[in-house]
Amino acid sequence: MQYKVIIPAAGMGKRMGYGRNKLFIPIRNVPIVVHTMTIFEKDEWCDEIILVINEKEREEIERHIKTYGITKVGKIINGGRERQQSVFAGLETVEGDEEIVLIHDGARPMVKIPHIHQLVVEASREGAAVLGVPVKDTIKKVQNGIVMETIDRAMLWAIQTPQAFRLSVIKSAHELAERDRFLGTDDASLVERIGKKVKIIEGDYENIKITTKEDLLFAESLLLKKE
Ligand SMILES: Nc1ccn([C@@H]2O[C@H](COP(=O)(O)OP(=O)(O)OP(=O)(O)O)[C@@H](O)[C@H]2O)c(=O)n1
Ligand SMILES: C[C@](O)(CO)[C@H](O)COP(=O)(O)O
Repeated sequence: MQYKVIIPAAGMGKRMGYGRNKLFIPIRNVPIVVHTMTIFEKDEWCDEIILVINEKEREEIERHIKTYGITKVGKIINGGRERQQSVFAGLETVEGDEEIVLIHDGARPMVKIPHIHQLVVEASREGAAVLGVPVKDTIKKVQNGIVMETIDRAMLWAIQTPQAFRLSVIKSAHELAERDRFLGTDDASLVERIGKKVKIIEGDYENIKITTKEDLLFAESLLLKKE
C-alpha cells in the first residue's frame, strides 16, 4: 500500500520557550524534525513527504534534508498562522480523491511503522483513522478553581498523529471548516463535524508530541533506546 504524508512543521514552539521553532532542537545531535522525517523515509509504503514550513526557515530545513539524506520530500510549502491552516496548505498540493494522505506533527518523532500501516489500511477501508491511547489519569471538569464533575474516563482517549484519510474526505472537511471559520485542535475533528466516521487505532504512550521542556528528556531516552 502507498500513502503521502503531510508534516506540519511551521509552528513557533511557544510552549517550549526555546526562542525559535522547537523542531530544530537537536536530540542525540539530530534535529527533531529530521527524526520525524526519517521515520517516513524508512517506511517503504510512504511515497512522498510534503513538508509545511515557515518561509524564513526554508534554507535551514533544505540543508538538513540534504545532510541527513532525506530523499522523499517532494514539496516544501509555506504554512499558515494556525496548525490547521498549515495542514490545509499541504492538502491543496495533493491530487487524486482516492489517495491516502497521512497528517503527522513534525513534533512527534516517536511514531512506529506498524501503527502507521494499521492507519493506512483502516483509512483505505473507512475513509478516516487516527492513532490514540486510552486516558490514564482521572479527568475532572474545573471552573474558577472548583471541580464541577469527574468525567467517566472509560470512553476517553488521548488523540495523537498520524491521522490518515482518503484525500476526498479530508479535503472537503478542511474546505468546510474554512468556510465556517471552524478551528479544531486536530484534523479528525473536522471530519467528525461533517458527520463522517473516524476509526481509532490504539497506539502507544511513547508517541508523545514534544511540547514542553520535560518532553525532551523522555524523547531523548526513547531515541537512545532505538539506536
Ligand atoms: N501554524 C502552525 C502551528 C503548528 N504547526 C505544526 O503543528 C505541529 C503541532 O503543533 P504544536 O506542537 O502545537 O507546535 P507549535 O505550534 O510549534 O507549539 P506552540 O503551540 O507551543 O507554539 C508542530 O509540528 C508544528 O510545527 C504548523 O505547521 N503551523
Ligand atoms: C493534532 C494533535 O497532535 C493531536 O493531539 C494536537 O492537537 C496538535 O497540537 P496542540 O496545539 O497541542 O493541540
